[in-house]
Amino acid sequence: MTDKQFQTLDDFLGTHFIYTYDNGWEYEWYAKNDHTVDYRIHGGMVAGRWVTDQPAEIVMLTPGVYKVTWTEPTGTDVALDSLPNEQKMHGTIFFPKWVQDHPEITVTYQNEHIDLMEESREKYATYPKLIVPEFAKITYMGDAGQDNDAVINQTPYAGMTDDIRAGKFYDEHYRHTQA
Ligand SMILES: C=Cc1ccc(O)cc1
Repeated sequence: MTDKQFQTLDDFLGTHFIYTYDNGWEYEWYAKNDHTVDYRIHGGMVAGRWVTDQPAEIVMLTPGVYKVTWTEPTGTDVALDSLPNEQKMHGTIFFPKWVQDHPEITVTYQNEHIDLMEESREKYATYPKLIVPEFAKITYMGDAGQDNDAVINQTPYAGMTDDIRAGKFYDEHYRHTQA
């Protein structure tokens, strides 16, 4: 886990995080560059879902405090506030009703199923939305560098976040040490 102090937007970009929300949901998230995020979901309602190259708004509110927001092809909206110097975050997820009713449709590598997400958001109900506002504790931070496609490039498996935290997953260039 990096022990760097976050001061600038550049300090945040290229950082790879694992965190657990207070409701027990475990997420892995990567600030790929100043307008793009990747993530993998390891626990919670849509565990097993993963996404790369999601466009996002990423800003620094004050030194070391970051806000990230985006809207997804599913119709889900997300707002993340990160305080990495305190290993702390707050996330709010705004799920359309259909994701709550049919989470299994979204549990996949979304990039290969964008059409299905767009069809489903038309076919099923949007309202009432499920709002999930939670604090989270950051359990891992790594300096992956920006635009690194090797950070999040495979389906999550049980124990993956333990392997990452134990230093077994990436080599010194932040590439996989295993196939
Ligand atoms: C729905 C995606 C999502 C990604 C990261 C996170 O912390 C919360 C939601």
